[in-house]
Amino acid sequence: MNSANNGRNVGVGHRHGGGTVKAFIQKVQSHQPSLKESLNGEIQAFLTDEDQLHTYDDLTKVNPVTPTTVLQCLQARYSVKVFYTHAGCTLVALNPFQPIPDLYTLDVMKEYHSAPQPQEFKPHIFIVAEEAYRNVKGQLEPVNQSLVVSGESGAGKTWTSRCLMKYYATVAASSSVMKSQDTVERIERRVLDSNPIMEAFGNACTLRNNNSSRFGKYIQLQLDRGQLLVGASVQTYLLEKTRVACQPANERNFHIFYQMMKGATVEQRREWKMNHGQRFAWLPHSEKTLEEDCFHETVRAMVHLGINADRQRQIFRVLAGILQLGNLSFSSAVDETQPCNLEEPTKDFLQKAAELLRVPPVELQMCLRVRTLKAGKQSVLKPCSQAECSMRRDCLAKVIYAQLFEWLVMFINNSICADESTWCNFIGVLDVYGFECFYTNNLEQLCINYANEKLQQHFVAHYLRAQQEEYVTEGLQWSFIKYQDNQSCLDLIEGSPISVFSLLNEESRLNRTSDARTLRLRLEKELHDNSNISWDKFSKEPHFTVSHYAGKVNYQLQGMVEKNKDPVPPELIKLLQKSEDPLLRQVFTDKETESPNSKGLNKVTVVSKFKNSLESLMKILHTTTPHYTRCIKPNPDCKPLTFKKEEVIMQLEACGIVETIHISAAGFPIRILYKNFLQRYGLISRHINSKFRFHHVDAEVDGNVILQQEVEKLLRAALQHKVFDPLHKLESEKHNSWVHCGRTKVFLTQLMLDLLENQRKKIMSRCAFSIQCCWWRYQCRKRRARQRSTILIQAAVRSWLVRKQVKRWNRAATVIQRAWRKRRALLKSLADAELDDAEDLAEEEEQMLDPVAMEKGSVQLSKSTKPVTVRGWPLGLALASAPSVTVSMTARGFQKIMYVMACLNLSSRRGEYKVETNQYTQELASIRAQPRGSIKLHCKRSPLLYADRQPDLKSYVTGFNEILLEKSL
Ligand SMILES: Nc1ncnc2c1ncn2[C@@H]1O[C@H](COP(=O)(O)OP(=O)(O)OP(=O)(O)O)[C@@H](O)[C@H]1O
Repeated sequence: MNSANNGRNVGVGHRHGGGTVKAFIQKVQSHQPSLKESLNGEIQAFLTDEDQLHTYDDLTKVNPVTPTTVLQCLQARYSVKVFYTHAGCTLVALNPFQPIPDLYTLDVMKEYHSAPQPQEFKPHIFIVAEEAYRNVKGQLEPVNQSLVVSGESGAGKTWTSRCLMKYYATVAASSSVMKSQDTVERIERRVLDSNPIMEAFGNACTLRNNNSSRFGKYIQLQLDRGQLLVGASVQTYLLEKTRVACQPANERNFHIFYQMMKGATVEQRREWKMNHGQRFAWLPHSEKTLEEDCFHETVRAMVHLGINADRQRQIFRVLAGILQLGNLSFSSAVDETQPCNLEEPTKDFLQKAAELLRVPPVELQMCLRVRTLKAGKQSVLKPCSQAECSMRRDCLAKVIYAQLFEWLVMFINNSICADESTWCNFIGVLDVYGFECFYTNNLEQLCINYANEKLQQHFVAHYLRAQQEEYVTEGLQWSFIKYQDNQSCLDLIEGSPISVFSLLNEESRLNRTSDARTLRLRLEKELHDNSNISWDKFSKEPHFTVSHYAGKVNYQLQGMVEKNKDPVPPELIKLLQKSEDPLLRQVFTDKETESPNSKGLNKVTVVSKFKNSLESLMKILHTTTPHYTRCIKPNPDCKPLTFKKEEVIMQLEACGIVETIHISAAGFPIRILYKNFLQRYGLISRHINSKFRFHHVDAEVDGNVILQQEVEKLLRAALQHKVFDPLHKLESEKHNSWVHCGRTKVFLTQLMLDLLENQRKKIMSRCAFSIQCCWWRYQCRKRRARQRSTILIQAAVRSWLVRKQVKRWNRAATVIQRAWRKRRALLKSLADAELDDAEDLAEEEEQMLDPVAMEKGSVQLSKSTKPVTVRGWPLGLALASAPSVTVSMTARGFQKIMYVMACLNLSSRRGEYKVETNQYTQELASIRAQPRGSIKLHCKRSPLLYADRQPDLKSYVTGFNEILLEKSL
């Protein structure tokens, strides 16, 4: 908020508290920055559920109501194509900048109209309309209603006003069909048809809006006893008539001129002396095509309103005359005594203009170039300078257009206004310019911003009333006893005896050549006491700065007095009064001709006229029930569904939403339902006061009374244990200013919320610390127990493994022993048997031995007797004799065993080995003879890993190999 607001004196009070509360309020305000800080993060999440922001139908439900949260909520809604949101007693309407299907249809109107509780429906402009309509029906004082639609240019005011009018034209007529269908339909139609006419004449394409209303309007829809629409009346404010003769860069003139240019028939063109392709100086950007350029619609509306063909022709002729005037240009005079001449190429335009305006061309030329000065009863003619001539030309065009517009409004009023006896109530729709702050601002902006200040004051008063009503509903004993709003700013602008307006009027009325610098000095001298005005001492341009509720605006003083005078040379009025055109004659007949020399404090100036009309408007507003609709333009480029935060926040400030937020902050900006409050802060009472026990209460079961008691106890506990620092120390009675318990909600100031949050935070950290300690203790215990268990398990497993191993060894040893013993016994017996047999045989054979062979010393069996085949050798023998060289010396381990087994002629079970021996197959001569030759052992490589390893008890041969080995052994 700007310094205007900072400087504003906010005085609110407690009904029982007295003046000390002021300090508290200042405290609240001084806490505003900390409010934002403290509301970040978790508390923000508690107060506002961001994911649910778009579901908030009312901005006052956003908790806390700060510009940021309000903005977030609006953005969230806009992104899901929800364009209307309540803001307490105000409706915020975001412009979608694209037609939204099914949003304004007849069915929707009927739905809202027939709903028992339209407020329960989604926010819509039709809710506002219906509420106002029901107020009239209910005849609750004040019965008459005012719908104030505000917002900046392009925000959607005209659109909204049209919607409202269509709504009433539909619902206020629907039940009256039986009565007098023709009449009613006609009046509705006429009321609606007034829009295209006024828009054609009063709207223009500007940089900010293609269909910008260049005037303010207040339309009263008149309702009869049965609340049926029987008529309407229009009051207009501050038409921007300068646009006729001077269009800002890249902007256009009023729509009607372009409509004529584009929609005229050949005949009309001839009549209007408007050749095809003719260029008019006052019609820039005529190549641009807008949907507003619909001449036929304007003509149709004129017909419906009763503007007959003749009148239409007159109107368009006059407008064509104005366009011709625009093409006139003057050359500078040779000497000052001579009037300026018209530039040659433009002489034709003067002729055409005179013909169209039905005035003598010579007189027209004279009026434009020569000034008549009154000196007593004598008149003196004074040639005008080139600039003066142009100014007079422009002035003529402006006065004609302004009068024509006024006449049209009057005609419309005559056409749609019901007889006073037929209507008893009205619903007024006010569509005014929004707050304006441009790079250069002059009298127009001063008037517009003054009107906005007036409306803001009215709004604030109304808003405070609404706030107070909520407090009353909630049973709060608290009131805004005094809220000094923007009165000081209004005093600065319009106050008496000294104000900006009064000084401007004085300058204008005294008719002295006013100099902008002198005026600035005068303003400074007279108004330096008012904190709402300031000056930039170093600025070259004479200006003054006003701190409006919506921001600071610099107003240039150059040309302001002249604009305020808005002088119309009397010669021009007289000329027009003499016109043969019935319309012009009629329009100017009653117009007073003021002499520029005339003095007088009652001389009508722009600001005096505007102030008067605004005052009568305010009087009407004060006697009606107001309904505010704030239109917001979400982006400056009029792009569909584009939301620019900076743009919107500025408008929220300008339309006073932020101001109302500040007002709320002066009261109890935070409102929390009891149940939610206890859920969040219940721990305070549990921890601060151990005697106090918070019992969870179900709101549905026990109701708000019990909840309230719980909350009160909790608050008492919180406040008792608050350690105040000396600066913030407040007595207990002042805590009433911090918090109030309503019927369903707790109302909190920011200070109280901070206090509660701090306490909650402290308790939460204590709790967190305790939880951490417990957790660590528990973790340590658990770790230790786990270690013990691990050791135990490890020991048990190890012993089990050892036992298992030992058992296996024992078993294996037993098997081996048994097998070994068995085999040894077998072999022994075999060997013994063989030895016995052999000895017997030897003895027999010895006798039969060949002496030759004996000599040779070789064992040779007799040819007649079959040699004995030794199938196996006793193991001892085998080991000791036959393969002694190879087996005992070279073979080891498994290999050795295999040799042994081969010697023993034990068959290979799986063909792991094959023995090739030159002795075995030979027939032995004698068992005692040493086996000759060598034994070749061919081992097949086993596919089994370690199959060639001797079973080694130290090594871990397991599984199948183990079994194999065991068996082999
Ligand atoms: N509810 C809406 N739905 C769709 N389009 C809209 C709506 N409201 C406004 N618009 C669009 O925005 C444009 C500007 O709106 P409008 O002319 O009503 O603005 P304004 O506030 O009256 O501006 P000004 O003060 O310049 O007259 C309209 O021409 C229309 O296209």
